[in-house]
Amino acid sequence: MDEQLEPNKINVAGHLTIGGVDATELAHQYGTPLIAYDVAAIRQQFRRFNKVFEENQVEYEVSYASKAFATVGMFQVVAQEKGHIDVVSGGELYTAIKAGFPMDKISFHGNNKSRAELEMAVEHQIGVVIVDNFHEIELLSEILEQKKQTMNVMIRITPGISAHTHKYDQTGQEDSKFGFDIQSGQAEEALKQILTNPRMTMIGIHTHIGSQIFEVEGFVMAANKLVDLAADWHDKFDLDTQVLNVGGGFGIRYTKEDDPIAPEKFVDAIIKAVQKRVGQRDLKMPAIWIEPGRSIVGPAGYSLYTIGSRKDVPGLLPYVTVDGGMGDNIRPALYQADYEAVLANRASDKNEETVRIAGKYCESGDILIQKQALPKSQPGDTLAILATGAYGYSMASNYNRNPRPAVVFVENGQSKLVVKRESYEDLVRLDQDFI
Ligand SMILES: Cc1ncc(COP(=O)(O)O)c(C=O)c1O
Ligand SMILES: N[C@@H](CCCC[NH3+])C(=O)O
Repeated sequence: MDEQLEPNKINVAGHLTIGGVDATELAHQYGTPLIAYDVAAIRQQFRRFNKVFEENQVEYEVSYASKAFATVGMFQVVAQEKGHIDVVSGGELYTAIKAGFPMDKISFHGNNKSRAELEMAVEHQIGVVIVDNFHEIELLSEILEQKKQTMNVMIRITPGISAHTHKYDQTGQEDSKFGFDIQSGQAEEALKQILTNPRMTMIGIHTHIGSQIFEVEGFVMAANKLVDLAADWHDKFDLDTQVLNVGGGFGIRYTKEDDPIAPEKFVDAIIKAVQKRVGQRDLKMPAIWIEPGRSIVGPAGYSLYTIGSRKDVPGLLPYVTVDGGMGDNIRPALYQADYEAVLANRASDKNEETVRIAGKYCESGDILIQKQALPKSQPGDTLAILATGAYGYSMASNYNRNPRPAVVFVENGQSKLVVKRESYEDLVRLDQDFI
């Protein structure tokens, strides 16, 4: 049994349960590979974030970074939780439109938004465009003029804080493809262009320092930087910045090695930092927005697979192969990301061996887990990889012409298919004859 599993997630049959449903039943009913979400766990994360803001009596938005997992059903859950979403493409925006998501609660990110994407944002009157570069300001300005419309904008700045690999480095001028640099005066030039455009309303400043972060320091530095910039712009331009958006990146637990701090602690530290700095700089307290993606959906997701072939290599760890792999979870191959798994049909049995969990794709690098202790498995057993809810399905591909898996939402003992499994017919739907 895996220590990460709470005892109440294993039923009397010794099977893993997800949202109150036996994982082996889900595998049987919907087939594998299958991505199953415990919806209560998604809701709980929203509520944990919200609670900290409420307790501190701060105006806020929890803007779900939908790149982590963007589907109609997911956006409907976010709407129920009164969340905001951040989209980074016309496709994510289209999904939100199809979900009936409130358009005024959408931010549009991206370092190369196309004219068509910006037109879509303007036509649907989304909440805010987070502008990233001068080309975008020009495009947006033309579109607003043509359509005789207005748009709220935030300016994304490059924070100059490197939060990767748990190291905080104040570089002053980070080399990043995103956002406006402060030191060279780009951010201020962007602000001037926006302030002089009668069709744009400047509402805030955004920054994002990275992803899967385990310490609060980077966020505190970023928050201070945003307040200082807002204060400078208040002095120079008499501008009251309504929103400081500190982005996402709150780390989660993938394996026992990970020891993330609670989402509440991140948010509390951010709020306290902003409050303190705002007091020092004599500003009006702005609203604080965060953009969590991974921490909202990551822990809630489980990838269910059926075990097939096995290869024993003398002196090395055996390969136990499942019916999915890098097509439904590219993260191990792409980032050497680590995961943990359990045998869903024998979740309380003792581990008997250590194996490698291999995928079925035609790549040696398609190993989902390099080292996993498990009971001795048989073909037909159900394997569950834990915490796969973020950047799994959203980064899925049809490599080797494998159909992408189905996705189910499970809550209160009920499951609902929210994304159908792709069929072979779907795979050739866009293909055209050549002869
Ligand atoms: C601008 C922005 N906001 C939010 C996020 C979400 O990050 P995470 O999923 O790590 O919370 C990202 C991705 O790193 C991002 O680029
Ligand atoms: N896709 C990445 C995170 C990217 C964050 C996007 N800015 C991951 O799986 O960890």
